[in-house]
Amino acid sequence: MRILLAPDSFKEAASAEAIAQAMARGIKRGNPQAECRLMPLSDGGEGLTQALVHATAGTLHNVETVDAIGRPITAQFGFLGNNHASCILHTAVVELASASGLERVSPADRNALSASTFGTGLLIRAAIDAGADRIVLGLGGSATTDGGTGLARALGFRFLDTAGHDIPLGGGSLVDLERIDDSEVPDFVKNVPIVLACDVANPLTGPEGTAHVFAPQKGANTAQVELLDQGLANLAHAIMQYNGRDIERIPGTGAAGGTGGGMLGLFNTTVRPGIELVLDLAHGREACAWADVIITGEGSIDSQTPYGKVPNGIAKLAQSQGKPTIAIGGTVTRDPHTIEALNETGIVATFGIAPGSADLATLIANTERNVEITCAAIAGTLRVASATAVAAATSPCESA
Ligand SMILES: O=C(O)[C@H](O)CO
Repeated sequence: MRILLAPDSFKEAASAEAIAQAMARGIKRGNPQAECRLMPLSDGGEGLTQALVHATAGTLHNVETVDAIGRPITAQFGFLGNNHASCILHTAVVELASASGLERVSPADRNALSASTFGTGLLIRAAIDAGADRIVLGLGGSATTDGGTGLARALGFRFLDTAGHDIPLGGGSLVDLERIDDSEVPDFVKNVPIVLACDVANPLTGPEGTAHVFAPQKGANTAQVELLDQGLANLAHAIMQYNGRDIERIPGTGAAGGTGGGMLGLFNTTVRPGIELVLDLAHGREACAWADVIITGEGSIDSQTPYGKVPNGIAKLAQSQGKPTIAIGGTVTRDPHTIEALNETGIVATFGIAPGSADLATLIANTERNVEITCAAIAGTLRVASATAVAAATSPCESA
């Protein structure tokens, strides 16, 4: 039996690569004859660089930058390698979560109003300086709601108030934005093609917008959510004044705290659902064709999973080739509507990896072990099921 192991990371617990390795150990325990292929994935959030560098045999590069609250850190970007089909361009992959991610900042240190994407701009700058002539920018898993203005500032843009002064970094001051100045942005920076790999399709503003949906997890209270939403609407207005682009309602502009919107408004960008882009670059179609069954997973299989998350993306691709997908998660919903929605995309069964009641810290610490045990059980079940199917197919027909 051929099993494709194609998980996302389990947030705050283990990388996609580590989960795929743990899955493979479990499968070998449950069915030593099974063949496994590992394809760690990402939806554009954390793990994108690793996933694409792994899939294309690319290279990783360390850069000194800052996190969302301005503390010095080392983050990484990657160059895609030779397994990447369109090699004429030297493509760098930059993951916003690597520098400006939520996982970089402990809950006590989160500051929804002043958190900024400046550090991601420094990463992009380093990639361009190292020779990138195309960028894949992963948007998701951010600690920020600044509409990408910090990132744009690191690349030369200025965001000015009515008195002509630079507004402070962070989404909390976007309400004071009056005018955008690009006189210090080099042309090659303005023109470099950037593909945005978005983890969500939310718009920039409004009830479905990035502030209302995602800022609370970044530490924003109700009044701050409103302020951030107004600030992003003001940013959309300022972009319209600056170059006539109307970005506010475009799906994906809400990704990574509105960085999708800022990038689409100010740079030479195109938007793609992150998982689709990753599956293309990782040759997901061929991998599904090879496999008999796919096992995927993410930290929480919940009501968001059917909307562009990794398990949903790989299951749809597998389903288009008649292959079943099994999903595992740190937690798994029992909501019948969500389960139905998952089934429709080709996820035939879901398994929670938690062994029973345990505190969150213990569950997180034991994630890889629990993934391994769960996958051993799945492999054993698949082995029995396939042996039973073979026996049924080869047993003589009973006559009535
Ligand atoms: O970073 C965020 O705001 C969420 O992951 C949605 O992109």
